[in-house]
Amino acid sequence: MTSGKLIVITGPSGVGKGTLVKLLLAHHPDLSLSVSATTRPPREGETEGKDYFFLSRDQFENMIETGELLEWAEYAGNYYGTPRQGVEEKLQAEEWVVLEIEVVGARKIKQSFPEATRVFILPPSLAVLEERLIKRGKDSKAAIAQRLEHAETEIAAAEEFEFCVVNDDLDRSLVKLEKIIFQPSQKD
Ligand SMILES: Nc1ncnc2c1ncn2[C@@H]1O[C@H](COP(=O)(O)OP(=O)(O)OP(=O)(O)O)[C@@H](O)[C@H]1O
Ligand SMILES: Nc1nc2c(ncn2[C@@H]2O[C@H](COP(=O)(O)O)[C@@H](O)[C@H]2O)c(=O)[nH]1
Repeated sequence: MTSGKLIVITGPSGVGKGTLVKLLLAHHPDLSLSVSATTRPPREGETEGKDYFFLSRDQFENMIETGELLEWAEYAGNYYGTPRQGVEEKLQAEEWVVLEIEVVGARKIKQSFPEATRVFILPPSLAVLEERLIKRGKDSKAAIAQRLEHAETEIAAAEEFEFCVVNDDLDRSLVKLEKIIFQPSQKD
């Protein structure tokens, strides 16, 4: 890797962003994942500093005010944001940094990093998206309904992004993502 690069993976909740990013990092350990901050309470099994930095609303709002976030958004009643320092340090050290974030934040990144590679992950259908959220078993019925409602607006914005991948078959989606990141000039 010769220079720092910012890679943004976005798309609706439950589409498989986290699953794809995990696989991507396992195949390419040189890539570095930014750990986000959130005011959402930890889910069972989530670890502070690994999955998220879990903050109070006051702590998060303080980070907004002091400019410590590269981007942030309010999603389903909670704040989510990318701590600026870690990402900037990694880019300066010529690392390739992956952000896994929702659509409003991904849109904001374009303003500060116009050269970022932004990939929108699409579900094969809304019915499949719902099935994935239910099967994941991490969110209440009400939270799933809220995320699905949000998904319709998010999916309508997919065309704003430089690249789109429909996450149907996981292995095929990973190959497409790898092509976008490592061979962006080659068309398939
Ligand atoms: N291609 C796929 N085919 C079938 N199931 C998938 C596929 N990709 C992901 N999944 C499953 O869908 C569920 C949601 O995936 P994941 O948690 O990665 O979504 P996400 O987009 O990261 O969600 P969030 O934005 O809420 O973090 C998981 O149970 C995962 O195993
Ligand atoms: N704008 C940002 N969105 C983020 C960030 N970190 C995660 N997310 C996205 O939030 C939703 C909900 O996440 P969940 O963990 O509660 O399921 C999802 O789309 C994430 O990708 C961030 O730093 N900024």
